[in-house]
Amino acid sequence: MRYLNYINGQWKEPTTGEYKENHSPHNGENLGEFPSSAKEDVQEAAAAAKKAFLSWKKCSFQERASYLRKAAAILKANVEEVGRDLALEEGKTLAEAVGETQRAISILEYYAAEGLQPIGDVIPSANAETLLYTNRVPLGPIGLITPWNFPIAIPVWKLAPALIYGNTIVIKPADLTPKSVYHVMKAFDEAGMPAGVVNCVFGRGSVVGNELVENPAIKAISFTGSNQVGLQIQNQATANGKKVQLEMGGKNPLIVLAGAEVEKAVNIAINGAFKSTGQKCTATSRVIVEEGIYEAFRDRLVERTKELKVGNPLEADSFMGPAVSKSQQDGVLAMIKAGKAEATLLCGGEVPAEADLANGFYIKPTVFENVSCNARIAREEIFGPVIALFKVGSYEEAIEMANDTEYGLSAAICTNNLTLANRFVDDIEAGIVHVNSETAGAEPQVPFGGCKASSTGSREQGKTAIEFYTQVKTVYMDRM
Ligand SMILES: NC(=O)C1=CN([C@@H]2O[C@H](COP(=O)(O)OP(=O)(O)OC[C@H]3O[C@@H](n4cnc5c(N)ncnc54)[C@H](OP(=O)(O)O)[C@@H]3O)[C@@H](O)[C@H]2O)C=CC1
Ligand SMILES: O=C(O)CCC(=O)C(=O)O
Repeated sequence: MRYLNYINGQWKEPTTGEYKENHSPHNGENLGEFPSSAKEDVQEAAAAAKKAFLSWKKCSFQERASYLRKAAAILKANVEEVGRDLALEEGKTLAEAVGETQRAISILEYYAAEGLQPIGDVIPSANAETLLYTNRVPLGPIGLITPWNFPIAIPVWKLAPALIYGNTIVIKPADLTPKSVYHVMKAFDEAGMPAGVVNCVFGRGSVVGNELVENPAIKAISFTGSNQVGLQIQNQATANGKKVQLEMGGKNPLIVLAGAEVEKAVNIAINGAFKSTGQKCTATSRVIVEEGIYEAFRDRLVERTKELKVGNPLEADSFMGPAVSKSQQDGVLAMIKAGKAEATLLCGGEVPAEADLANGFYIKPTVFENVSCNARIAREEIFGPVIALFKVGSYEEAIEMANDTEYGLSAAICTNNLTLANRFVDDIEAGIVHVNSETAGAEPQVPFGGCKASSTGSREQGKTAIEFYTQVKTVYMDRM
């Protein structure tokens, strides 16, 4: 089937007339053809978003919320189909894909309700006669550039707050996973969203994404993806006078202290590191274990890792599907090769041998130990199912190692020691902190984002999303 761009309330062919096949990372099956758009398509979408902004910003919050609720209800009615399409195009398991679709629905519902929350303050003025207050106003048309690893949740956690606060949007979904955003556009279309408020242009980042960053009608860019592209976009967008928000990489640590329950800590490590094939910016990448528990933890981790079923994402007993693409698989295998030269491989470290996985981009879940702090697998984001294990003598050593990274997105600790848990919350350099739970995961009602090289700009999600998607207006109101 051939899919089209969604511009100004219409399904439109790309001006290039060209399309690209979308393939399953499990077996190469063709899942449909999506537009290879040109910058002219983005220009048309940006112009539509600019025009629609004039009336959308004047809608009441209740009216805007009603479209979010309708789109959520439409996705909810189709959650199994949308989740299945997501699993097919991205490769995460069906349970995770349906869960992610449900999460997108919850985000739409959350922001529909958030629209009725206060957006300003009344502040005493120096002048007794003056009513002094702050209001928040939308920015205008916003460009959203999204990655393939959460192909429905991330687009929705950007577009829902953008829309509820009165902005219009043009989204460029990741080239590898276009169908998930197609489902979101279809839901808004069926919800009767006014023309031009939501627009979607499919195609390459270097063409479609680049034009979004350049186009003068677009007032802000929210991006999730690699540090390399993010920083380039930041420079370019800032030079063009746009507001920018970036969510990028992680090298997230899990500390396991002596006294933690081994089985629970192993579960937390496995879920954090291997779900979604480790393709999360919040994935657990470094596991730092105190010496009193190290051997017991390591042996059980390896035993459990070897039992994990790697396989077809649609099969109910698969724990882990393929990497999203050949290039992603190659990149992870190259890091594993580097790891073999600089550390001790405990399990995994290769592609599975099963014949029915031979046409997919599979990688076995992998654990290394004896990893030096300067090893590539200790320092670089792998974005694949790889754990680097470290043995430390104390909490102090663990926290020093955990913070020895350029990134600061999420971090976790397993401990039964409340004092050390509290110290960890204070000491760790991360935007998201977990005590006795995995590094990954994000609830819609709380801020999401990191420190150091992981994020720039204000936090996403929760009440804090308003910071990026609006600007403050201060009003001095006096009588004549
Ligand atoms: N923090 C996170 O959540 C993510 C991190 N990553 C990291 O990035 C690595 C590479 O993944 P990749 O998908 O290539 O990530 P990218 O950063 O290249 O892609 C993210 C988004 O940016 C777009 N893009 C790419 N180049 C430009 C450009 N010049 N101007 C505007 N937009 C652009 C992409 O489009 P297109 O799809 O067409 O290339 C995609 O929509 C991964 O291995 C992982 O380490 C990846 C995804 C998510
Ligand atoms: O951990 C999560 O659920 C969200 C992770 C995320 O946003 C990402 O990998 O880009």
